[in-house]
Amino acid sequence: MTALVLDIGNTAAKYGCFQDHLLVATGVVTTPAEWASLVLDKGAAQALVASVAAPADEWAAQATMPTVVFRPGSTPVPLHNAYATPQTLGADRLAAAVGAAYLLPGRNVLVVDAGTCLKCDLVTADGTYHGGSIAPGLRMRLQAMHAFTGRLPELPLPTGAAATADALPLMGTDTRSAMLSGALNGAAAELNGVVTEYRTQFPDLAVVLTGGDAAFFESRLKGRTFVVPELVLLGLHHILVHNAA
Ligand SMILES: Nc1ncnc2c1ncn2[C@@H]1O[C@H](COP(=O)(O)OP(=O)(O)O)[C@@H](O)[C@H]1O
Ligand SMILES: CC(C)(COP(=O)(O)O)[C@@H](O)C(=O)NCCC(=O)O
Ligand SMILES: [K+]
Repeated sequence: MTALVLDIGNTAAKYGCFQDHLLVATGVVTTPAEWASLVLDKGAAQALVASVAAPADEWAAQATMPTVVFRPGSTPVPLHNAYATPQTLGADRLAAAVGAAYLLPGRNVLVVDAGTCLKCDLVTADGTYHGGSIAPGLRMRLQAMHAFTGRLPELPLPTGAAATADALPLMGTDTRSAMLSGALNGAAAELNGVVTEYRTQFPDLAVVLTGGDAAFFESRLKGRTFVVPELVLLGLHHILVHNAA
């Protein structure tokens, strides 16, 4: 049995294709029509759409399959959600928490999701999602400095060799390297600070890293970190199974 889940973020819409509960393919789609043909091509029997950007209903309506639209606060999830405003909670944050609780049952887990925004989200061993933090993501930091100043250039997010620690010295010696150090080394320092605070409160804490910029933080986060690029997709699939049952 094939099931498809879609995670529409503020930068990219990522899908996961599950065959008999195993993730067999992932990818990106750009339009509702592309999603609809994917559902058709894969012969999906079940589909779920979650969004923190484009209206999920419009994407779901394109598909020929009956599609679950995941709405935090309304859609049942296999976690207790203690967020004070569950209706305004990002679907990707709750899905990542569900994925973390599934991968590490009975553990206190901090999810670090490095996407458009940098999110930290806490799930405790008793299966409760509590909340966390939302901060500007890497590309957003660079774009914001350009947008809100007169003299700072618009810098693309470095990738590959240009994103290694060696290529990003702590002390920038020109405008570009100073901005990159502030935006990127600063983000790493910030996340390390946040993770350290959580580890102090929960000494047995497991830390799971995901999101489009997970590779950047993988080598920079101190302490043991599980890297699970498909965490949100795994969580969305669990939510789909939970609601189909
Ligand atoms: N080629 C790229 N295009 C856009 N963003 C990229 C690219 N490579 C890395 N990124 C980073 O990935 C982030 C998006 O990650 P992702 O987890 O897909 O975000 P979201 O779920 O918010 O859509 C961007 O903010 C950016 O920092
Ligand atoms: C915090 C977010 C903007 C993150 O979006 P993303 O970086 O995944 O594109 C999204 O989860 C969202 O819109 N949340 C709503 C507010 C909340 O979670 O409380
Ligand atoms: K996301």
